[in-house]
Amino acid sequence: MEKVKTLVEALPYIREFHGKVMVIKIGGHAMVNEKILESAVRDVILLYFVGIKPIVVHGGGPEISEKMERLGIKPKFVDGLRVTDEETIEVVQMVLDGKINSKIVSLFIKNGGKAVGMSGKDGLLVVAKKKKVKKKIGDSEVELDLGYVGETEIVNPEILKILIDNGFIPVVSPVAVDLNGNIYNMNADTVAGDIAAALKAKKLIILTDVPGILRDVNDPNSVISKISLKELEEMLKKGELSGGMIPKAEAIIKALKGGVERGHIINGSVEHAILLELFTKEGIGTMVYP
Ligand SMILES: Nc1ncnc2c1ncn2[C@@H]1O[C@H](COP(=O)(O)OP(=O)(O)O)[C@@H](O)[C@H]1O
Ligand SMILES: CC(=O)N[C@@H](CCC(=O)OP(=O)(O)O)C(=O)O
Repeated sequence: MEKVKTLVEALPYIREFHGKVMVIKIGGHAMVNEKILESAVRDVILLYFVGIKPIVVHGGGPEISEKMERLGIKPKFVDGLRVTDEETIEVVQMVLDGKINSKIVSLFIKNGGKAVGMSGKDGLLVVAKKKKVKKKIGDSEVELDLGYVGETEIVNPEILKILIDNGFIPVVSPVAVDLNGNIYNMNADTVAGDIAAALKAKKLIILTDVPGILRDVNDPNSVISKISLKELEEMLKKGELSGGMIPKAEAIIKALKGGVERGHIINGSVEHAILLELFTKEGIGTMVYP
């Protein structure tokens, strides 16, 4: 009975979302095991079959670190961004494009979804420039060199439009390029937010390993189910978000300012997390509204 109720509840949402673009970011922590990843892939396929146009952007930070350690390279981060030297950018491409992107595309195909794997390089989707990071040390501000870490210069969404308008599901890795052909490692939340803004998507949905934005990071029951853009900006300013939650909040803020209607942060390890968030009144994670 409960299931029937949920289905009936879903109908108005299905109507509202028909034909709309949604960008779904699957984080490295939300794909720790294949079953969880496959469940997210199935949810995305269901969105596709009810007429939504999904675009997947994936991360894979934990797998990059694991591979680096196996190769004897110690991962280093500054403000959640991986310091990426020449050796590291090779590992990043190997893991993100060679392994994870390919894995996600095969899971789509196995479950009946017409996915196309690509990176931010393809079709000049994400043109990047070297990211400048300034840090206060004592009284002075120093510029840090993170190597091949990029920030978005411009997003050219044409390639994505061609794919989604012809019935394909794009699966994008956060590897970008500059006009000299240099390759950059980008934060996947940032790439998802910038793509969502470029397409003025209906929603940006970020799957991670916590139930949403938590009032108290140590209390999984303190999830904030709805928050305004302004309140989120204040939380960020006050330092109430840390680590990997910072780029997520920043990506949602930028996306909403760029015309995206809603941002969502949800726990990717809950079965059918995407469907529960989109097609039920209460949702399960955090929804950010303008
Ligand atoms: N206020 C907060 N609410 C929820 N998570 C937070 C908060 N502040 C910091 N975090 C941290 O952000 C992490 C999610 O980011 P991250 O580990 O980078 O995930 P992903 O691999 O999915 O991108 C959480 O595991 C949590 O430790
Ligand atoms: C510059 C930078 O830090 N890039 C990230 C790219 C992967 C990513 O963002 O993965 P998650 O979404 O799983 O965190 C990295 O190297 O880990």
